[in-house]
Amino acid sequence: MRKSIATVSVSGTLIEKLEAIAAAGFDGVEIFENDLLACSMPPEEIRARAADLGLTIDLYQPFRDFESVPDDLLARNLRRAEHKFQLMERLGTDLLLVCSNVSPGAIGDDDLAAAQLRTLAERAAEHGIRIAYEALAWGRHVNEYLHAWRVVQLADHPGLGTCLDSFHILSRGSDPIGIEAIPGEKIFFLQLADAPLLAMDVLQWSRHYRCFPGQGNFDVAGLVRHTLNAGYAGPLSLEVFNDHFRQADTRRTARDGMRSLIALEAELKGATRPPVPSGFAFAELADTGALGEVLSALGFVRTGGHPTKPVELWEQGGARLLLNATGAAPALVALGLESPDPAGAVKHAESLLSPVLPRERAPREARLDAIAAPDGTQIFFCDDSWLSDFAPDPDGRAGGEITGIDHVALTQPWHYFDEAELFYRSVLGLRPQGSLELPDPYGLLRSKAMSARDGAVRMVVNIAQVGAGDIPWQHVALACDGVLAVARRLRAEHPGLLLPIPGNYYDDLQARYEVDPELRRLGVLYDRDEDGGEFLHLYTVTVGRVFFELVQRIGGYDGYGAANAPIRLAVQHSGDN
Ligand SMILES: O=C(O)c1ccc(O)c(O)c1
Ligand SMILES: [Mg+2]
Repeated sequence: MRKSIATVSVSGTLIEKLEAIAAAGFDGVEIFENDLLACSMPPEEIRARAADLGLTIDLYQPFRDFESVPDDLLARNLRRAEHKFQLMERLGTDLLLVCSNVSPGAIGDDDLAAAQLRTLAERAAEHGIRIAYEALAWGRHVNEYLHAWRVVQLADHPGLGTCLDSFHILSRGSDPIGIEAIPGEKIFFLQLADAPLLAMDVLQWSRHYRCFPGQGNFDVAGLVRHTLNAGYAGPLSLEVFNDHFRQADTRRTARDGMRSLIALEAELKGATRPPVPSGFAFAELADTGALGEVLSALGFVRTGGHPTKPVELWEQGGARLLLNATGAAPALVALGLESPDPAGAVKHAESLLSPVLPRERAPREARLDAIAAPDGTQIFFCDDSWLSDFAPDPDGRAGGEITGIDHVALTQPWHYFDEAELFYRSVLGLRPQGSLELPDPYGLLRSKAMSARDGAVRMVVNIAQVGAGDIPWQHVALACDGVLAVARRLRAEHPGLLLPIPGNYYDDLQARYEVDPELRRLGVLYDRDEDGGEFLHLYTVTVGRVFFELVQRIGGYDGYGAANAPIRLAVQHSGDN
C-alpha cells in the first residue's frame, strides 16, 4: 500500500521535513497549513521540490469550522475556501481535509451541515478538488466517524467523502467495525495514529500524546483491516501530534514512522512473527578493570578469554557476562540474545530499518550478526556457537546462587522512548507488560517493561527526566536462587558493595507485610503481588554507568519491584553510590 505522512508528525522546516520523509521511503505527504505558511518558497516551488524528491502531495489540511454555520458566515467561509483551492492548484494537490466544526456557534443540524458541505464540494469540483470530511473527536456536533459519514451521505456529492482518523475513532471508544458499512470509494483518506491510554481531555490527548502505530495501546491494525475490508484503496497516512517528536531528529522520526507502517503492514498480512529470542546469551560490558572485582564478589568466575580481542567471559549458573577492556567507563554495550533463527532475526530487523552493524570476524570465529538498538546498544542474535570463540579457562568453574540473567534495564534518551518501544515490540517481538511513572528526588522516571516467552527475555526501558539531566544508568538484573544467602555473604565480605537502604523503608515494609526482620539488616528489598507472589531483590553500588541487581522471584511474581525503585533512585542520588 502507498505510505504517507503528515508534515506535522516530524520536526523541522517544511523542506527539511520533505527531505526526511522522502529519505525514509514514503510515497506521499499531507501538507499541514502551518508548515506551508512558514515556508519562504512559493507553492509552485514546494510542489517541484516534492516531485523531485519523489513525493506526491496527497492532501492539504486542515480547513476548519466550515459547516453548520449561519448564512452570513457561509459566504465568508466559501471565500476562505476559494483561497485554499487556488493555493492547492498551485501546490498540485486535489484533496482538502475539512475537520468538523468545533466552534460554539456551530448549529447542530445535519441537513444544514450537508447542504453547506455540498456547496463546498461543488465549488471545489470547479478546481478539480475533492473534500474529505473528518469528525474531530471534540467536534461541536459531529465528533463520531459514523456521524460524519451520515452527513456525507446526506450531502450526496461525488466530490465529497469522509476522512477516517484512527485517533478520533479509537479515543472515543467507537467500534471501528462500522467502517465496513462505508463504501470504500467514499473513504477519501485514512489517517493513522496510536496513543497511550490516558484519562484526559481528548483534545490535549490528541495534540500532545499521539504516537506511531505500535507505540501506544490502540488496535490500529484492526481499524485498518476494517477500512481495507470496506474497499479503501488510498494511502496509509501517519498523522501524529507529539511533543517529543516535534523536538526529535527529523530523519530519525520519519524512519521510525516508516518502521511502524512496515510492521503494521506485516501484521495485516498475517506475516509470521519475528524469530522471538528464547533467552539471554550474554550481556557485554565495557570495562576499565573495575568490574572484575565486582563480579568476583558476586560469585562469578572468569571462564574464558577471547583469542584475539580483549574480552573475558565470566560465568555463574546460566549467567554469562563479557567484560570488554575497551578502556571506556563501565557501561553495558551489547546484549546477546539466544535466537532460534539468528539469520532470520537479522533479516527481520533489517526489513524494519534497523541498522545491521558491520562485523570484523576472524576466519574461524562464529558468525554473529548484530543490530543497533535505538540507544546504540548492540544486539547480537546467537546460537550456541559463540561460546566456542572463548578459549576455555582450565580453572573455570561456574556454580553459585546466581542462575541467569533475569532482565536488563536500559536508559533511553528521552526523545527516543517511543522509538524504543516500537523497536523492542516489532524487531524483537517482545510484548509490553506495562508502563509506570516513578518519582525520583529530582524528577520522574518513566519506565516500560517488555518480555517474551513467559519471561525468558525481559527488558526494562527507562527514561529519566530530572533537573540534573538524563541519568544514563543501566543495570543487569541477575536471577538468584537465594538472595538472602548472597546478601549475608556480601554483607560479611564486601559490605561496601551493596546499596544501603534507609531504615524508614523497612519500618513501612514491616507495617505492610510482616517480613523477616533480617531483610532490614541485609538491605534486601521486598515486594508482593496480589496473588501472593514475592520478589526479593538487592542492588550493588554503581560502577561507571552500571549497577547489578540480584532478584529472586517466588510464586510466579512477574513484576520488577517498581514500588521500591523510588527508594533505590533516592539512595543512588544521595551519594556516589
Ligand atoms: O488537532 C486538530 O485540530 C486536528 C487537525 C486535523 C486533523 O486531521 C486532526 O486529526 C486533528
Ligand atoms: Mg486527522
